Amino acid sequence: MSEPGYPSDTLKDFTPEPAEARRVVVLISGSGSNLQALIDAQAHDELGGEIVAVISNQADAYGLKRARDAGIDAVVLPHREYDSREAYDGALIKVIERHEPDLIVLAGFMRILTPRFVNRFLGRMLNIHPSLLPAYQGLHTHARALSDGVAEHGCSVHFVTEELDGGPVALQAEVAITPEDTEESLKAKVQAREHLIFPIAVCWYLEGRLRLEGDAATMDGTPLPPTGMRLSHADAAEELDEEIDD
Ligand SMILES: Nc1nc2c(c(=O)[nH]1)N[C@@H](CN(C=O)c1ccc(C(=O)N[C@@H](CCC(=O)O)C(=O)O)cc1)CN2
Ligand SMILES: NCC(=O)N[C@@H]1O[C@H](COP(=O)([O-])[O-])[C@@H](O)[C@H]1O
Repeated sequence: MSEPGYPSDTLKDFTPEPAEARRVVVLISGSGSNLQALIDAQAHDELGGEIVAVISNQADAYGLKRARDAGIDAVVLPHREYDSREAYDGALIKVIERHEPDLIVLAGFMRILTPRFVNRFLGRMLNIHPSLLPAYQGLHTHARALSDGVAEHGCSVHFVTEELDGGPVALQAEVAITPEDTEESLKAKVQAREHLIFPIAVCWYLEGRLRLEGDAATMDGTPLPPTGMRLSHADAAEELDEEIDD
């Protein structure tokens, strides 16, 4: 074999720097079961990055305990202490940027974000929404689906844009509604699916596979349909196993 173009001992002691872990900041307002799913995925090396901070607008959010128990910086930024939505979002931007995130994740964060905030992080902010978007944007999605008597419901991971729950959808999972379902039972079924698809979507983003390109979500460079990819329960379980095997 011909001699290399460098003194052969150049790389003798070369130790590549470990790739910087991609950094995730998670915003919450409540229980944090989706945050816990992300923490658990990280613990199994299935997240593709590190949750470096959790920020809540509610001081009594149980998700703050989940963060602290996992050794993650947990910050309370109460929106009621600010005179306007714009002032709050300005303070929130500063707290977030101190952690230098690659991705901001809204995991049950119950504040409508201003255009200034959204555009500061456009393309690197994902939300989990408890419906099959574009159906049931906004709040009280389970009660509305039950009231309408629809047979199918579910959850969506989408990029956050100025339009409330209107951003390009990356990933969805469906659940069947039965006549016996209550708001509580339906919420439990939907959240079980949320806990599967949210870590997968976050991991795909951090791996650089899922992106926002213009007005479309793309996967490996291919634009996704308006309702994103639909992941069955079996697919999601297999994907997680594959994440373990990778
Ligand atoms: N500009 C955007 N902001 C937010 C988005 C978004 O897509 N664009 N997603 C939401 C998450 N969300 C549903 O998934 C949501 C959260 C909160 C509300 C809402 O009406 N909030 C009220 C307060 C409600 C409360 O405190 O219980 C408000 O902010 O006045 C609707 C949808 C996150 N933000
Ligand atoms: N419109 C926003 C919204 O309703 N988000 C929903 O809040 C719940 C938070 O649960 P968690 O705190 O246990 O993750 C989740 O089910 C999420 O889809």
